[in-house]
Amino acid sequence: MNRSDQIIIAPSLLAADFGKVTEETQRAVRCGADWMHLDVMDGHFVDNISFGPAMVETVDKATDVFLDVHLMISRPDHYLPRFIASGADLVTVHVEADHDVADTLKRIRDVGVLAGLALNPATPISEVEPYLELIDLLLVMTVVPGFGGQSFMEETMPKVEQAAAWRAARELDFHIEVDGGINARTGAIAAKAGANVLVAGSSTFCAPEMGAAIDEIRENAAACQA
Ligand SMILES: O=C(CO)[C@H](O)[C@H](O)COP(=O)(O)O
Repeated sequence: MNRSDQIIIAPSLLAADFGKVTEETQRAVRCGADWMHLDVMDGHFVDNISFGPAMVETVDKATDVFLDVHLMISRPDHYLPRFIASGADLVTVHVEADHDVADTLKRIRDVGVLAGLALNPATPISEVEPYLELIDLLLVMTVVPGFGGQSFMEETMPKVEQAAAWRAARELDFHIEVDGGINARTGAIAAKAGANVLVAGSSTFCAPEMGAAIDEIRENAAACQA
């Protein structure tokens, strides 16, 4: 079985009630979340500030769920040890950030944590090609990062298709994740293009029935999987 065979739903904490993070994490897990997606923003790499390692530690203590930590920060190499110590199972860094990308990815894997690489909508997919053998996950941003509740950019789907084609041609095994504006409709579009990890904030935490929302995203995506 390849990593890409399984649809993984990762509710984004950004859309949760920050006043009760432990309860919100437990609710997501009860409702069927496979992973929790934690968006770290530094107010410099993106135009918003979210939270740091202390929040990751709080979420880690809430359940045993896999923690997918997305660093939207300018110097991921500098802060890496603190996020690893806080309980991250997977750390994703941006190819556009100010660091030695290959070195950062190797440092993540060296401590037994999965390594992810993200690219923004404006960044060509060719920018990540040199690093495909160093990653466990490729995150194709489907909105300009910084805020939840934005609309899915379908024009990013050729990047998902190209990444899936490279993966097959080179017999690599990394997840392809999409993040931004994912719901039952857009998740299916992304799965058809080749994505298997679907980050969903507003469409899960803000749904009237979180469990039903997660089930619908998963079922639609599985039915359309490439
Ligand atoms: O990382 C993001 C913003 O920077 C994502 O858009 C967020 O995690 C998902 O939110 P939503 O599902 O509400 O679009």
